[in-house]
Amino acid sequence: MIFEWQAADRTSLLALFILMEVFSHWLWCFFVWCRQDTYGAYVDMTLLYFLWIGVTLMGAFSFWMSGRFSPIKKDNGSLHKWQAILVALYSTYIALVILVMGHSSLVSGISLVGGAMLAMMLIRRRYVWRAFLGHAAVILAVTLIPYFGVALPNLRQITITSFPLNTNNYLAYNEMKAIESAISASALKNGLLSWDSLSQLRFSSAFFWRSTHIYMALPKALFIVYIFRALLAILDDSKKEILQHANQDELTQLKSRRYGLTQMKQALATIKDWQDFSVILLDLDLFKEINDNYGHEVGDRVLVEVAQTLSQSLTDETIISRYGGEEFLIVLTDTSHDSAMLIAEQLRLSIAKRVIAVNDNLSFNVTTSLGVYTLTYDERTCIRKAHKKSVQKDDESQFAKPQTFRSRSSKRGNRPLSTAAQLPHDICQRLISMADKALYEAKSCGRNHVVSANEMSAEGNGIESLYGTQL
Ligand SMILES: Nc1nc2c(ncn2[C@@H]2O[C@H](COP(=O)(O)OP(=O)(O)OP(=O)(O)O)[C@@H](O)[C@H]2O)c(=O)[nH]1
Repeated sequence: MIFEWQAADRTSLLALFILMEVFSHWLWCFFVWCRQDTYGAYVDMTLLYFLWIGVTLMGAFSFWMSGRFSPIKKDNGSLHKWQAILVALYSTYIALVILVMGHSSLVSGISLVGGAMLAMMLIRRRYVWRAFLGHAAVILAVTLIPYFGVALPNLRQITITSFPLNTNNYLAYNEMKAIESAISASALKNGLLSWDSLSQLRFSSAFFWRSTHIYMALPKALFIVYIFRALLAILDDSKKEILQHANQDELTQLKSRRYGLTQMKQALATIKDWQDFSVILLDLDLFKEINDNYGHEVGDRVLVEVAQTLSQSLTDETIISRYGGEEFLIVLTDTSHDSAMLIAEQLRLSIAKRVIAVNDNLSFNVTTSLGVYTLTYDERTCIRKAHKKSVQKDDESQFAKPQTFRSRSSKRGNRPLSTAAQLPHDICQRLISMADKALYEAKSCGRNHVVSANEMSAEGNGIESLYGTQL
């Protein structure tokens, strides 16, 4: 399955994630409210009610949002507006929750990085990037503002903590203030401090808030990583499928024209000096008549059967692609001209012999015409020399021009040279064009023939050499 959710579907999914997170906050508020007798000592209950109302409103809004995107799938302007609102609102909400619940580095880090990662995968990255920066700025502000004497609302009600301070125990500004007040209150009231009561309070409070932060952060982190992994797996599968679509011809299951040419280029780039390189262009004879007489479906069936014959007759190293409608390109790396002619003749016979049985009453044979061209080492040397000369000539004429008219792309570094170094970049097209000329000749002399472009060229029989002149 290709990953083709529309932007609206992905935004709905993000709204759903937000809804789930907000619901977990709602449950926390509910839990603390139910156990206020125990936790009332560590939580500012008045602020909790405000937080609870805010969480409920955000939950209702995300619920409404998750269903809102489907109807506006087609309206891009509206979709972008709502995406931006969702991201802005969520960032503000999370920043406020972190501020009010006490900003643990665990919660802040996971909200900041995990949320942004997930959102970037699901919706437009521009909004998320801005929200991420805004979010980071708010967290920075929340952390620093209390040091400038501004009191920010905080749910954490820490009445007292251990003394001397445990160095592993990070204390926020508010907590430091709470300790100071507690110490002075206790000192004023009792005249002395009890270490036991201090430790007890510290442990119970710290445990409650640590648990709260773990509850807020870890499930979210696991969930985000899991979804991220699932999305990456979907993307990998989609990529494979897209590549398969691009590289494979759907009807015949052979390589597509584009992929066949790419592989031909690569094969040519790695060819050894002593190896010959042959191409065969094969075309079905009078294929139009098959379509006209028996219909397109039968025509398709013929193409599939011819493709099967090719695959069965040739080795795995041979590059076989569907070059056009009823035309196939066969690239035989490291194959001499004689062998290529022999292979072409065998293919012609195999296809001609294959009976295409459409049904009990209809069966027939098809024939093919083939053009063969072999690029030998000698020819490659000539092509390289001729190409080098032409490049030098071009360079000289470029240098002869005034400097101001010389374009950047005419510099030697940008010249389109093939990977096979010194072969012209359109060498594959030239080889195919030679084979095509031989194929045309095969059609002209009555079809169901194999013709060699090399022989035609050697005889000076109507075609020029590969490089435009007789070699
Ligand atoms: N069924 C089917 N027909 C196709 C496909 N692709 C191309 N064709 C048909 O192939 C036919 C090619 O016809 P022509 O180019 O006239 O060639 P021809 O009839 O084979 O004649 P010659 O090549 O001269 O022997 C056209 O009728 C196209 O419609 C395909 O995928 N399926």
